[in-house]
Amino acid sequence: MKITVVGAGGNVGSTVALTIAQRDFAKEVIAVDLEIKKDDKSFFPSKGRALDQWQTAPVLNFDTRVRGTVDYEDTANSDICVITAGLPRKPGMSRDDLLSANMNIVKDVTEKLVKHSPDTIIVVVSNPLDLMTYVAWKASGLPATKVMGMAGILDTARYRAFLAEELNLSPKDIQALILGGHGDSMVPMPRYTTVSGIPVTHFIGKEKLDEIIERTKKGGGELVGLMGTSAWYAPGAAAAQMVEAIALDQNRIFPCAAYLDGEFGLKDLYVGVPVRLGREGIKEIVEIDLNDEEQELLNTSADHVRQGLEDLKRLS
Ligand SMILES: NC(=O)c1ccc[n+]([C@@H]2O[C@H](COP(=O)([O-])OP(=O)(O)OC[C@H]3O[C@@H](n4cnc5c(N)ncnc54)[C@H](O)[C@@H]3O)[C@@H](O)[C@H]2O)c1
Ligand SMILES: O=C(O)C[C@H](O)C(=O)O
Repeated sequence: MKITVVGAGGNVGSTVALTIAQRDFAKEVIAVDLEIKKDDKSFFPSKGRALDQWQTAPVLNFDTRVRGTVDYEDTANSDICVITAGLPRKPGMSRDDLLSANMNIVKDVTEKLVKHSPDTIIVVVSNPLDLMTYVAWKASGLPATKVMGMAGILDTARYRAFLAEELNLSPKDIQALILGGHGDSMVPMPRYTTVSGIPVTHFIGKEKLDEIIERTKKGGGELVGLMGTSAWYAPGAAAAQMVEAIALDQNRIFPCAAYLDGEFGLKDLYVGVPVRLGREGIKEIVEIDLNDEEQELLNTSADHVRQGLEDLKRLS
């Protein structure tokens, strides 16, 4: 199993690479980034971070070989590619403000990846997530089942972590689902939130749950406010979990940005829905029942993504 991570000289990409290596299911991780020129000197962040990560192998106990490069030939025949290349947002920005800067980066990176790995599976992380996944799909020429975006696992993890803290319960026991685009209009689903199979509403009142839902929707922005740039530990871990599910054909069900062709009444866009992930990529979109209120919230979130697609087409 060969896995490539692009943007691996940066925060999210390097976390994805190290998390995959630590889980020890892949033969190698190829970490790609740009050569950075500064004051007549050249720096190679992907090579530096990969070397540093490989030197953790004897201590952290893994065999996965992490190699840094700036050359896409080294990525040839990758089974899975993760794209984290692009700008992160700064305080005061929305994810959509990254559209014009990141669309060309994601297109360019995707074309280079598929040139050397024509049958690969692509997991997109760059923001704005649902739009960048669409860009990667179009640029790749791959079937939509092989191009997907990471956001739902992260958003759900934030929701689960907030609930675990509030209820003084283990985060391991909290199962939950968030649908929709990766933005403030995402749709946390209390009806599909349980603690070891028990509906979460057994443990928490509506007012407190609504507070947690609101905090979750703005969870990325909370971290940008604290750090001046966006998060990387939980996003990196979430992307690595998708890679593991694909690599090991685990048939796990996760919320991921998937291309919809009529499912949930939505068409020709990428948006977060539950999918079954395995060796071929998205094996199934799990079309759960939504009540009228949930469907309306999903439609609003999808409308936001659709508006972004219009902007994308205008800028292309
Ligand atoms: N989907 C999510 O849930 C989620 C979560 C966190 C971050 N993100 C997004 O992930 C992206 C990366 O965030 P970060 O914090 O790691 O940023 P970062 O600045 O730390 O890293 C980005 C890296 O991309 C590299 N890069 C830029 N253009 C490139 C190109 N053409 N080819 C190869 N590498 C290139 C940069 O050199 C840099 O090292 C951002 O767009 C951010 O918004 C998404
Ligand atoms: O918030 C961001 O800009 C990064 C990412 O989408 C996140 O949710 O952490």
